[in-house]
Amino acid sequence: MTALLEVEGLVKHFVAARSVFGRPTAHVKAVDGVSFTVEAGKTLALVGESGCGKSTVSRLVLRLIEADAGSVRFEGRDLGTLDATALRAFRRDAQIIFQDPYASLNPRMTVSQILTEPLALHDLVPSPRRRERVEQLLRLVGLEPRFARRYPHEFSGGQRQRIAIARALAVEPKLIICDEPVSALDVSIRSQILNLLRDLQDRLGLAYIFVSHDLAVVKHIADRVAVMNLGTIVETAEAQALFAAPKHPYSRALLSAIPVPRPPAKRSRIVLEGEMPSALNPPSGCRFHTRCPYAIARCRAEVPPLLADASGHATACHRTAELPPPENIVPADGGFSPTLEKLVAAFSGGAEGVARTGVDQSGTQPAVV
Ligand SMILES: Nc1ncnc2c1ncn2[C@@H]1O[C@H](COP(=O)(O)OP(=O)(O)OP(=O)(O)O)[C@@H](O)[C@H]1O
Repeated sequence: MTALLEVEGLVKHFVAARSVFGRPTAHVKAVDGVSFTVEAGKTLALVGESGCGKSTVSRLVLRLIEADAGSVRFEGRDLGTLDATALRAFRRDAQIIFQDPYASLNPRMTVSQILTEPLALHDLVPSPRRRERVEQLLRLVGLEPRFARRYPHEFSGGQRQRIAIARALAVEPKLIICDEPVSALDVSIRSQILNLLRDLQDRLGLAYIFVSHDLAVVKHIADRVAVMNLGTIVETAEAQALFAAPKHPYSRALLSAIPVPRPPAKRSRIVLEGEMPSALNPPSGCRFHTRCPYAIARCRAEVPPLLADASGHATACHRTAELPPPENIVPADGGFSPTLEKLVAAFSGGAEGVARTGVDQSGTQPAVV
């Protein structure tokens, strides 16, 4: 069966500087050969630090910007070959919601106008029935229909994100790109919005690309995860497999930074040394080598290919096979991974033994650095 979305070898380099004659002299390698698929009704999380290229991938997928190379296929059709009519239909099928709903909602429009606009634009619902559809949409995202007459500033951040979600849903999309949708919200509101997104996915069969710098958030929503570093995917796997046993040293470091309220074991935080390199001048070979505790000469010289095992767990690391087990990283279900169980058993003091590896001793929070 064809995946809903197939992204193959996407490349986008932005011009960062020009000579006095206008010739490009420096490029930001924002996205440098990214491939992934998204199945209908499923969530792919794109995770990585700020500047790794997540938002650029989102914009490329929606064809808001043009790629330098690579292809994006939606329901089997190459978006690069679509004429204006087909592209318009695609714009209905694929929507985006942003981190800051206030910035993405027109402050001079009422909620009713905000939600009616896409219905009119795509000629979806006859005028007399639009009010009813607006009320349906508001109920769908957990807001009262009477809110339709209000303006965005009259709502809290969480409510505004619900309005942004309702606007995306108005055109009955198949795919929604959620670009850091809960990062600007209070922690107490985040899980409500994540639950809403999950509920809508179940009810409407939506697929999501969930963009986030935060693996802790992703854990609650992703079916599959792709970890990005400096414009490339360094690891991709089913979410459960990645959280239980991350293979790439960068994924391990990101995962170890998730605070756990009641960790079942003393846990370590893998601290990445040094500055994050710039996408303007990424390191040679493996782009993570300057911060990787396991880097060897080969890592500085050769770009590691993204190689998948039989289960589809793919890693771009020369040393995958030799790395130590993903020690005391707490997996998604809050229990121990089999590897960790072995590790704990190897120490006579159980959890205490793991702490002897010279890591955070408090057992409650990652080590503060
Ligand atoms: N229009 C542009 N012109 C030049 N450089 C750009 C442009 N858009 C993005 N970049 C650069 O491309 C790189 C990737 O940016 P991008 O916004 O995709 O990353 P990100 O992972 O989404 O980060 P953030 O979470 O901070 O948005 C960064 O170095 C950024 O400065």
